[in-house]
Amino acid sequence: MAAPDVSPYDALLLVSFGGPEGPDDVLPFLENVTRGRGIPKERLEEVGEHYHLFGGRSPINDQNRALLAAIREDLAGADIDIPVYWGNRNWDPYLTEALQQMKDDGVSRAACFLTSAYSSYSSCRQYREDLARAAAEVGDAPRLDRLRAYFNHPRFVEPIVDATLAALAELPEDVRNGAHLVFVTHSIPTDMNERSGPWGRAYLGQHRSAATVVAERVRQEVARKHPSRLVFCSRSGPPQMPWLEPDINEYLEELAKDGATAAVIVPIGFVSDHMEVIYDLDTEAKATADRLSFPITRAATPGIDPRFVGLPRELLVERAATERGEEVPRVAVGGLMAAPDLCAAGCCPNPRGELPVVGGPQSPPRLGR
Ligand SMILES: CC1=C(CCC(=O)O)c2cc3nc(cc4[nH]c(cc5[nH]c(cc1n2)c(C)c5CCC(=O)O)c(CCC(=O)O)c4C)C(CCC(=O)O)=C3C
Ligand SMILES: [Fe+2]
Repeated sequence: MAAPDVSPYDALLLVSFGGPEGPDDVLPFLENVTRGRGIPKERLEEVGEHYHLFGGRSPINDQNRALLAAIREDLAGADIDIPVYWGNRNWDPYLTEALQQMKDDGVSRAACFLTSAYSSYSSCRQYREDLARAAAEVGDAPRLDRLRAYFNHPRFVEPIVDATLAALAELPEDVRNGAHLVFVTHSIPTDMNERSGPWGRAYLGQHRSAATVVAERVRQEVARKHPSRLVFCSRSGPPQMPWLEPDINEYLEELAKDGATAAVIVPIGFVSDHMEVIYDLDTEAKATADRLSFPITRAATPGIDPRFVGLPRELLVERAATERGEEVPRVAVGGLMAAPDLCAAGCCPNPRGELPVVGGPQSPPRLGR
């Protein structure tokens, strides 16, 4: 078979959050993340402690190194000969370094794959702003296109289905049949959810859709319906500001009190086992469950599952064909359509005011006075 055509692209850029790699990195990393965000100092100190519990090192960069290597192998296996770069928003290697390298290498147009599957300011537009800022800093940077949000792509969903089945199987047999599926994602301020996506509430809607698909696929596989619900972790910000609830720890209390036998925690909001997963879920929520003598297991994140590793390739090939003016199927599972290639102007707005972005138009100037 002929190699898939990826023109007009001559590079792929893996875009991630970044994380500290040693104790001295923790504070500067947290300062990068929270600059101008109004996060209380106590919260920062507390989050710093989470990192210090793990030697000041987040697993996220190593996971991205593994993903990067796997993507390169996957592309080579498909005879697609383009370089793959990696840049982070908040830690080394920064987006600016990646873009500078791409510019030096003569890249003209790159497709950007984000390690974030859903729409909201924090999970989408902020990445687009940071890409635009890095490109402006580098100057004459390659043209950047952002690959579509993939919360409903089977290459994201299917690994989660298998991971959920595996985590169910890990539960003791006598509690397995009554187990609840507890889908977890990063909490965000309720206002941010209200204004996410072109019509609002996309963050919640997309998570509900993905969770429904996974729960339904699990039901097919085990021929039994496990009750399920979407809950949240990693709340920050001032206490008087409303964020999405319930928190996973409160929900585990509720489940145990209501006589559920066990739960499988499914971190549907995350693509790899980074700090939110290993601290907020595997450490904190696990301690809550242990205190309640409530059995839980945790489903793996997509990580470097070969299906997920092939996702950037599939989105790149799809987008390249679209850019060449060809009709291509836009694969999606569940009740929502495939996300658009370009975000609408004004979708997932920055609460502190609009900044330049890649991957979609700026808001039009206001009419009238
Ligand atoms: C939706 C969402 C995702 C999922 C989508 C995606 O993956 O992007 C995500 C991922 C991540 N968040 C991460 C780390 C942090 N997020 C923070 C703060 C915040 N996150 C928010 C939202 C999200 N965050 C929000 C609304 C805030 C409040 C401040 C603000 O409005 O910006 C803070 C500050 C301290 C605190 O407040 O907790 C830290 C340290 C890491 C790295 C982990 C590692 O090091 O392994 C990752 C992957
Ligand atoms: Fe975060």
